[in-house]
Amino acid sequence: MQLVTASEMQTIDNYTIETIGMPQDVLIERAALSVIDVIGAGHFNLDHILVLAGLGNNGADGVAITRLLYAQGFNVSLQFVGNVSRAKDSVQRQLAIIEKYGLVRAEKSDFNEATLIIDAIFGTGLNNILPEGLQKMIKAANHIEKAVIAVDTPTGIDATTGEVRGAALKAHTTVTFGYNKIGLTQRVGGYLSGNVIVKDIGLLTPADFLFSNTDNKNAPTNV
Ligand SMILES: NC(=O)C1=CN([C@@H]2O[C@H](COP(=O)(O)OP(=O)(O)OC[C@H]3O[C@@H](n4cnc5c(N)ncnc54)[C@H](O)[C@@H]3O)[C@@H](O)[C@H]2O)[C@@H](O)CC1
Ligand SMILES: [K+]
Repeated sequence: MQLVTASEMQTIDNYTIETIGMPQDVLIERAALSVIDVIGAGHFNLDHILVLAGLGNNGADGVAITRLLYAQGFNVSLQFVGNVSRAKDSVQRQLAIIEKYGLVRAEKSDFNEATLIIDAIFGTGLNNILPEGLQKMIKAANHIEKAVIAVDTPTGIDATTGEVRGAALKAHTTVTFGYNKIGLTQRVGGYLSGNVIVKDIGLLTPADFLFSNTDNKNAPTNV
């Protein structure tokens, strides 16, 4: 299986959006739908799903997942980590949509009440140690051992190296998009990612793309 670094994944995302012309929101919707597939296919307790969302595109995936679950009648709460007024445009667009669905964001959530947590805080954009408050929150969540599905990468895991950036939210399952990330196959990153499922969301890789990890030269170019 072809593995990628975070920056290779970002290059492929950008190529698909800017050169191929695939709208970013289509990729976000497909990413969200692929997580819904995994939620539906697993044996998770879906009584109360808590989606934790960050301010970047990983958070936008989380808001879209929340909408899709809500539309199917699930008891789902959406809680942001960080100040929403600083969220990327992709998140703002998703928020404008869910408002029209009548979905209200939670200000504070009790992790104990959740039966399943969806981690959409940080993905391949993670580039630093997590803020202290978030590290504390993650350690508390790990302590109560809830089932967690990570969107693309478990928050706090460096997708390239598998290092823990201060703290990482341990996942039961990680749904990762396009290609698996090198960091999710390393010792610590692999353990904290749980069962990793790679989903095709329609990303296109340039034919002459040079992967840094060349273990599999027969990788498909359309993922
Ligand atoms: N590029 C795209 O358009 C797509 C991205 N997708 C999703 O978007 C994710 C990547 O999105 P982004 O590049 O927006 O990044 P993230 O959503 O992972 O992170 C958001 C932003 O947080 C900031 N940040 C990084 N580390 C931080 C730290 N330790 N403390 C505080 N702030 C920090 C960075 O500015 C980063 O851009 C993927 O993992 C995937 O889930 C998918 O929806 C497919 C389409
Ligand atoms: K995540």
